[in-house]
Amino acid sequence: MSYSTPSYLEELKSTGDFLTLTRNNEFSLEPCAFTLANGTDVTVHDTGIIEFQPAQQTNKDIVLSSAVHGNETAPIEICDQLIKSIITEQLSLKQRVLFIYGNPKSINIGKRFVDENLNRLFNGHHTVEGIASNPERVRAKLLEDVVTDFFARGNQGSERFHYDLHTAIRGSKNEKFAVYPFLHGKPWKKSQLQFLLSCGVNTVLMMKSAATTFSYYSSFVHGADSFTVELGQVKPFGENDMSRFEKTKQTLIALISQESVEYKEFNADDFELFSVYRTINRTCEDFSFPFADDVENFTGFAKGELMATDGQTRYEAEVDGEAIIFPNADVALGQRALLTVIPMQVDSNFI
Ligand SMILES: O=C(O)CCC(=O)N[C@@H](CCC(=O)O)C(=O)O
Ligand SMILES: [Zn+2]
Repeated sequence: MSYSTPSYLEELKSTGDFLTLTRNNEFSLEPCAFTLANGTDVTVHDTGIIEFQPAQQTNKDIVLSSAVHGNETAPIEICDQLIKSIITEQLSLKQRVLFIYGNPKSINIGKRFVDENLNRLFNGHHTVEGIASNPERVRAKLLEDVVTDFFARGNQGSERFHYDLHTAIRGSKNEKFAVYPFLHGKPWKKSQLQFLLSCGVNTVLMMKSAATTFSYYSSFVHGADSFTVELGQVKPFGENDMSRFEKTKQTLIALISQESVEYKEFNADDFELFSVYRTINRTCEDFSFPFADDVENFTGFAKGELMATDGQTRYEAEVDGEAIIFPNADVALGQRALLTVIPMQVDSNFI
């Protein structure tokens, strides 16, 4: 495709600052394409969406998304650093990469979302008869289309990856953890756990049902090895201790800049794995938790202990050690207010 030359092009080439360009253009940006001196093709598809295609043959198609929730700034800063070093040619790519800042306006207002949680709109849920559209619904559809197009243009036989980078609202006993989307009975991959461990993520939650999240979408629709990766606790820009993300950043750099990467040999003892025990949705206005806002993810409850109250319904722990993940009483009615998990072991469903 041929594009005209937008006014932002020279500055983008010299600074690599695609984040500021995105933040200055919350809803759309004129597309453009250019080639770096090292031969990498750069395509700006729209605001917050930039693709890099190295000149040489590649074997991996990698999507790195952040800012699906706009206030989760550490992943945005990691991607900002990677994009800048690619455009300014301090980092040379060996693999195709698509970077996505999910929700630019929500970055600017420093909120999880503007009208609606973007991460509940994927897998077609952006377009539902009788429900009015809004910018997040439009964005979810655009992101699906861009990811579809990106994977479709990959080399035959290329591996597909999508790491959707987040930070959690609460602190977590296990600071970094990943959500492995439901695979509909397909086996979980030890190689992906090895990659996550290299990122500093030793804790993984195995989902047991379909979802409307970005990571489930690329896993289910595109067969990508895809994860929601929680890298720490939400903080405003400037307050992240970036040293806590160094392992993640270096592992991502290796993934995109090397033909292949060797990870530490798989050892089940390196990981803490959890299986989702149940999902509790908010159905009533008077939804509450009996615990304080500073009670952390992965806190376990004793059997019979109250975990949540939804109107007249009391949710008590059904097994000893049932642990809370993502408790949020402020979600819209009908949405997930709490996940609970129980420990699981590496078994025959891992390859
Ligand atoms: O800390 C929280 O309550 C939410 C953190 C967050 O945004 N988590 C994702 C998880 C997505 C998934 O289940 O794969 C979300 O809630 O969208
Ligand atoms: Zn998030």
